[in-house]
Amino acid sequence: MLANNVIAVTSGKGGVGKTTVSVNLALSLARLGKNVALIDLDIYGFSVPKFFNITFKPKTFNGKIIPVESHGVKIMSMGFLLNGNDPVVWRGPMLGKMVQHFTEDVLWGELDYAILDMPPGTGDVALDMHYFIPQSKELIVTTPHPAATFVAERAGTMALKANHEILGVIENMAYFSPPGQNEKYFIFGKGGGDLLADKLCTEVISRLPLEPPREDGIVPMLYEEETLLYTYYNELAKRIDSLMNDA
Ligand SMILES: Nc1ncnc2c1ncn2[C@@H]1O[C@H](COP(=O)(O)OP(=O)(O)OP(=O)(O)O)[C@@H](O)[C@H]1O
Repeated sequence: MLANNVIAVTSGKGGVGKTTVSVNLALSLARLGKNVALIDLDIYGFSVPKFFNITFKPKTFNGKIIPVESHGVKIMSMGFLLNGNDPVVWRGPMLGKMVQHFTEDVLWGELDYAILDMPPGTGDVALDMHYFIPQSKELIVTTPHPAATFVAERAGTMALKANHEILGVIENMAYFSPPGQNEKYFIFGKGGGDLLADKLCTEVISRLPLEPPREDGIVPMLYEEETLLYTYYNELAKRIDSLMNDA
């Protein structure tokens, strides 16, 4: 079971960096010494197993699933349930009740945080999440582009209507600074994150610059120690930790 420490990372549009944020935030919280779960609820577009290079299936115990542990994070993903025989317990029609199974039928143990990588938009998984995990808090990810913030506003409004607290907005790909320079280039426009935060009565808690992750790294798409975003994610994890403890 998941307790009071669930953070749903959501967005309106796909491709704005929701999974990248979920994965790197989970790892940064783990670096703070927290017990962290990362739950990939992106049923059609799951990518967390690929991010972590996990190619095997989780084991089961007494009909429950033991999450896969990687880099100090306990992981569960739709990707583990497909293209294979195990675990049998979640096959077929049960996939429709995925959110409930992911929360109730996985041996999570003691957790400080559970990060949910939500699918884009306001579909069934978002509705189920609101129903089964009413205590979850939300982080809204957007780029500064008006098209992204316009759609993200709907995801945020849905959260508010379901009485979920919004922890804040993360403006991803906020700007580009050439290596070694302070100059900022606002490739996707400027001010979208602030506008969205105003509309949702919250604030922008992080502006993450454009910095391509190393796709050829041991764990693709993770920001490693030498990158600028590694520092930004460490700061974000501290901010989230204090926001969650103040709440
Ligand atoms: N700050 C950033 N700078 C550069 N590239 C980034 C940044 N954040 C994410 N990306 C890249 O953008 C692409 C999309 O990111 P990601 O898969 O996390 O988006 P998403 O919102 O989860 O998409 P989807 O909803 O389709 O799953 C990836 O290739 C990722 O490496």
